[in-house]
Amino acid sequence: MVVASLEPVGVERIRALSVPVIDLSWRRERASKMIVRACEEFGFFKVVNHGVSEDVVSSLEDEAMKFFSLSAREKQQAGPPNPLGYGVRGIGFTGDIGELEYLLLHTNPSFISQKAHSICKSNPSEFCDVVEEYVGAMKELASEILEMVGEGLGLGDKQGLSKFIRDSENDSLLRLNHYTAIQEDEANASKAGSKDSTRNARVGFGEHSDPQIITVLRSNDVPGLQILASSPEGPVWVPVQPDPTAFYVLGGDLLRALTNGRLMSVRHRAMANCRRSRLSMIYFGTPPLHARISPFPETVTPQAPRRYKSFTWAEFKKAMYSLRLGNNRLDLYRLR
Ligand SMILES: C=C1C[C@]23C[C@@]1(O)CC[C@H]2[C@@]12CC[C@H](O)[C@@](C)(C(=O)O1)[C@H]2[C@@H]3C(=O)O
Ligand SMILES: O=C(O)CCC(=O)C(=O)O
Ligand SMILES: [Fe+2]
Repeated sequence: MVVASLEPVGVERIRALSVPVIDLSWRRERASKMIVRACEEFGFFKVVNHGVSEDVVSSLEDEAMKFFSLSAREKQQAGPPNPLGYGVRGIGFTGDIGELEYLLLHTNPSFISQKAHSICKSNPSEFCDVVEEYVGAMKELASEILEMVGEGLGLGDKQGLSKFIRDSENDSLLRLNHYTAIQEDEANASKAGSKDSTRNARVGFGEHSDPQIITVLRSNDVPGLQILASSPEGPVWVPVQPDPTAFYVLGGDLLRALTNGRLMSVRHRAMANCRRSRLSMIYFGTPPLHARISPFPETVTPQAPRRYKSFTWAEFKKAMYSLRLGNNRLDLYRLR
């Protein structure tokens, strides 16, 4: 189980741990069971043989790098983040700072086509096509995984989870994070400063859980992502080996609430210590604003009594923007 309530300070030990790998070419029943097991234990797993075309991925990576290579003045035209748009260092509205720049986009085609004019002046319609293709592939992959979760949990309505993000009014997001390479002298100074390399490490995106139902993350081959996992000696940060051919799936707070706490929302962070720049492309599968989040009846039993009040995504989203990145938002809805 991933420990979610610990303060980020004091959790600096780094551990190697084998991350669960789900091969989507396995027999469906087996894959569904393994997905549920990974979500219960870690709220995190890697997906291979996912069927997403390399072209779709590399086209978005190219567009992202084209954008991040523009001058600061050109990039600022797609900002400031409100919270959508281009941002540098500032995350959210409550003072969180990260060592990164990013583009946060709604996946709604009309938002993308409007924003494309400030992101890719030379060819906005190509940018729209590339983003829409990637988002379409992520929506398909995330929905398929959620259907398998529904099957693995034995829900009466197997599409009960996936239909939230298949809904035409879904509030899903796409985030492109760019962590610039650290300079040679910075790297050497940090190495010389301490025997414990994690102490001086530069945090790119601080510890948090994702608020949505499901996150699908892909990065280039530069390390940085870490998940917080429990161990007999307490919580440990586990570095995730980058694999540009795979996707990493993270359970979000809504998945946790919908399953009455049975499936985890994994706490994670991204470090920015590399001599090469890191690019991550992240899809957040999100329900419509009006969607009501209550636990599936199958997950509430005398042994597992109800843990959270019900709420709408709109209410949760409003609360989350009033909180810091690292706060535990679900605590607001916990039944005592
Ligand atoms: C500080 C914040 C940034 C964030 C909204 C929040 O108030 C708390 C959650 C943050 C997060 C983490 C996951 C995603 O990157 C994100 C887009 C999201 O939905 O919740 C960010 C928010 C953001 O950067 O706007
Ligand atoms: O960039 C990454 O690898 C992780 C960032 C992240 O967790 C997020 O944007 O929510
Ligand atoms: Fe995240």
